Amino acid sequence: MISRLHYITQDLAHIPHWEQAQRACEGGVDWVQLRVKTQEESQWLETALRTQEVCKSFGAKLIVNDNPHIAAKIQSEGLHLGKQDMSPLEARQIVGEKVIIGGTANTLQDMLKHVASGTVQYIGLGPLRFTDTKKNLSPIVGLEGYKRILAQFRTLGHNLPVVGIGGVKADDIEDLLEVGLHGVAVSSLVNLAENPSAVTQELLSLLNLAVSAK
Ligand SMILES: Cc1ncc(COP(=O)(O)OP(=O)(O)O)c(N)n1
Ligand SMILES: Cc1nc(C(=O)O)sc1CCOP(=O)(O)O
Ligand SMILES: [Mg+2]
Repeated sequence: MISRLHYITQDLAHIPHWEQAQRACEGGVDWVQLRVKTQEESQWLETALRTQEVCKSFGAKLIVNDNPHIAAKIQSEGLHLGKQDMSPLEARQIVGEKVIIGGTANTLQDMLKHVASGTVQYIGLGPLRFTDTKKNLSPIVGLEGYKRILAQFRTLGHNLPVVGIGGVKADDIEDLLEVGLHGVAVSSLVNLAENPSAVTQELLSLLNLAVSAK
């Protein structure tokens, strides 16, 4: 089961990834993506192990971003890959059949490519709007873009879960689920909040409300 809230850590000077994960898990997330961008392999592995310890203690799934070798080494539940990363098919050979693989998309064509791979289990489609969290951001999809792309995707008969990402705020959740997204992925909204656990709780409540209104 793919969670409706994908919480994502980020490189921050004042708080390590595993502490970010701890705060989000205290707020109730069951899906943590470890998104490390500035660490070399051995430090990254150490970070992954410490974050995994936290996730395990809360029963949350850990999804490693970008790095199939670390995902395989620590046997994380998942791996997320973008266009500039290893292809999902190649990564599948490294991580094995049990690991959930997610892929990034910015267009309908990207989504169809993931379907055709036969190995991607969810898609992160974005960005909703500009965000400082990711460098080299793809063109903005926007709410209208989600509506159009998801309608075409479903018309073609595809039912892979798709989560919205990129500058997502609490106020967006109702609209995003209404246009057919399965859920949302958030990073800075939680990580830079004064009370990350409270923000996480609020997001989960809004997602539950939006799902039950469907
Ligand atoms: C859920 C989710 N969707 C999209 C992304 C972006 O992945 P990618 O395009 O590889 O960019 P980086 O995160 O590696 O900068 C994601 N991480 N998670
Ligand atoms: C990691 C990532 N991928 C994106 C994409 O569009 O593929 S946007 C993004 C950043 C998400 O962080 P925040 O919630 O702080 O905006
Ligand atoms: Mg990537």
